[in-house]
Amino acid sequence: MATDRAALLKAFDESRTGVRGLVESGSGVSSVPDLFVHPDPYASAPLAPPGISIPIVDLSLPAPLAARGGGGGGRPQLGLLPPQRAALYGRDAAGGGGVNYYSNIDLYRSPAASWRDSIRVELDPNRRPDPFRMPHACLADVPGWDAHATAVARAVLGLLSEGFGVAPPELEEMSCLEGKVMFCHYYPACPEPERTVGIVAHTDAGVLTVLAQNGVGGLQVKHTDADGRDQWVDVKPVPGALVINVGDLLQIMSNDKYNSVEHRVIMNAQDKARVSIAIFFTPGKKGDSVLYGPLPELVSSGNPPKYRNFTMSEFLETILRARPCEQGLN
Ligand SMILES: O=C(O)CCC(=O)C(=O)O
Ligand SMILES: [Fe+2]
Repeated sequence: MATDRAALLKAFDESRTGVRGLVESGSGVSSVPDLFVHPDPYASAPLAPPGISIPIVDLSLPAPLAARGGGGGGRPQLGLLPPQRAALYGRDAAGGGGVNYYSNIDLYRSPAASWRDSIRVELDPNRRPDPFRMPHACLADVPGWDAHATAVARAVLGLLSEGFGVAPPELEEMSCLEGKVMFCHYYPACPEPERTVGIVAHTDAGVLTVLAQNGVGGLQVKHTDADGRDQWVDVKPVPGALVINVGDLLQIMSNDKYNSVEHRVIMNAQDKARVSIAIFFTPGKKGDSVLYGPLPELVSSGNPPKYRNFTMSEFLETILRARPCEQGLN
């Protein structure tokens, strides 16, 4: 049985066309193939009652998102043809010239695959993607989107720093916005949405995530109510709004003043694909002499550090060992 699964995974991976390829193949799929079936995917916690929603903050940045970039409303599209997807297919970030397309980063490690394909684009200024591998549709839009998402991340990180009493430039001076990677996720319409998930529950590992989603919905965050009960809250798509996630590193740096939020993407019965574009911000300084941990200003004898200091290599190693999916790491 296990060998069957391994062989099926390999065949799926070697088709190099992802879940989208399954859905768009001549005969399509009328059920979720076994590889993608999650046992009882929605059992972990109930949905929040209506009325509980995610706060929306108007940052009044100088220009709205839709005014940025070129075609496609300023957002990169995943409108790649199967041969283009196959040519970019592969999980080896180092060998991919900074642009990779694949289905499920953790395909061979997770107990069940998720209903999602992704394209990963390196945005680190020192490791720009190979323009010849960059999908044509992304070439024009990515720089504008990167600049805009970074401006939003800078504004939010500044406000969060003020919130815990640290001068706004400090985290940026620590290079917190310099390690950048973009993931565009494509969640095809699903014939049996209750049997699989788009992305399993996780927290983002880095400092901050800035995410744009199309109108399909499915993103949920876990909220613990005053009585300690967990509930999943829908992050409903709001035109022009971006979703900001606090990541594990910011939780650590804030000594738990901010929590990295657990989230997931569920499938729904709509016949439209969900598309999301996330930029993950992590520290750019990764050398072994650079330590990260709770900011010294935030710890005292009354509030001792909840984490020890560590290098980025230590952090990445721990995360890679412990996680089902390594979202947002570069
Ligand atoms: O597609 C989404 O809305 C969520 C994606 C996500 O959580 C991630 O890439 O870490
Ligand atoms: Fe995430």
